[in-house]
Amino acid sequence: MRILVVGAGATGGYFGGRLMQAGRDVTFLVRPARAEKLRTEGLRIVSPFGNAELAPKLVTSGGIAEPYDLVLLTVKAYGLEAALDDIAPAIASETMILPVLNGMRHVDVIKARFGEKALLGGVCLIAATVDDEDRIVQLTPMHNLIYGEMSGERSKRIETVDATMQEAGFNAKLSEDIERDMWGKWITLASLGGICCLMRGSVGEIEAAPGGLAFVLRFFDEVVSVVKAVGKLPGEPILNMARSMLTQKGSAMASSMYRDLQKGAPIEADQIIGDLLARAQKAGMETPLLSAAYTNLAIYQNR
Ligand SMILES: NC(=O)C1=CN([C@@H]2O[C@H](COP(=O)(O)OP(=O)(O)OC[C@H]3O[C@@H](n4cnc5c(N)ncnc54)[C@H](OP(=O)(O)O)[C@@H]3O)[C@@H](O)[C@H]2O)C=CC1
Ligand SMILES: CC(C)(CO)C(=O)C(=O)O
Repeated sequence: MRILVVGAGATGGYFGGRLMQAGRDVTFLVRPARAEKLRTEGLRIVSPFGNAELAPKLVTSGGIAEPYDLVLLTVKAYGLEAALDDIAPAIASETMILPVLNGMRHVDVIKARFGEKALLGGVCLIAATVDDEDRIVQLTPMHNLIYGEMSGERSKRIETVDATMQEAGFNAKLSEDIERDMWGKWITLASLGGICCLMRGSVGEIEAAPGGLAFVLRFFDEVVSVVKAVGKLPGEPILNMARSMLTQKGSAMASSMYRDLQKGAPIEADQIIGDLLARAQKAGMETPLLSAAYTNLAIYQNR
């Protein structure tokens, strides 16, 4: 299976790098500055599961000569439209696109551009970042990639994807209901992103502050009530796991949006919080905490 990994940042560099290490046929689509760094310094991964230094196959926009079987899409939401333009020559009638972007907005954007059949559902659970030396740093031992047909069907092609992802150095899982998993991830992420960015702290710091725990639980309940009304709510065990992750004493956990905010980098406020808020408003729901989080993030974005 020929795989094109679009982006060699935190998630693309990590999952693409691990696939490469496991001997899969991986090419990275990168922009010129990143290509230059990868050529001179290699793709370097720093991880609790072992560091790696790899010499990846690279292609830049305009250099895609033929279609790929699988496109692993790992750009940030604000780079999505441009990335879809760039990958057009890689997409043929049988190409599958597996996005790991957070939120749900990209689903409609990709379908509108390449058709419903091209799209697979995907969720990645990892806390990774690109450090000052351009290394991919995995911050916690979590490294899960979950995928499936949006219809839930166990198709031949998704089984082939699954066979490619298994034993590739991370936890890979074929989901029977990836759409629900994506909504579940969005619940966790909107809650984690909202609380960390509003309170400017990690889960443990917020939990330890006066009123912190009550605030987190109210925020989480509000997000869950929106998803219950407008999306696909995951089962109680998943919600319980998310609730305990968001309230864990002493936890250094924080969202990637909060890490980006601290670095002064662009953030995905519209996809992670704004889109959920818009869906809630369309359904006539009052969401004071999501609204506060979005206003707070919009001020940062408007600077
Ligand atoms: N980081 C994390 O821990 C997690 C992130 N996610 C989600 O995954 C998605 C990706 O995030 P993340 O990996 O952190 O983002 P990064 O910013 O670390 O990486 C994105 C990469 O995409 C590259 N890129 C953007 N546009 C193009 C293009 N047109 N062609 C080629 N490369 C391009 C960027 O290149 P350049 O270097 O040139 O800027 C950058 O290296 C986001 O939606 C995020 O919310 C989900 C779970 C965890
Ligand atoms: C919630 C988490 C850490 C899980 O992967 C994430 O997706 C993010 O911070 O962007």
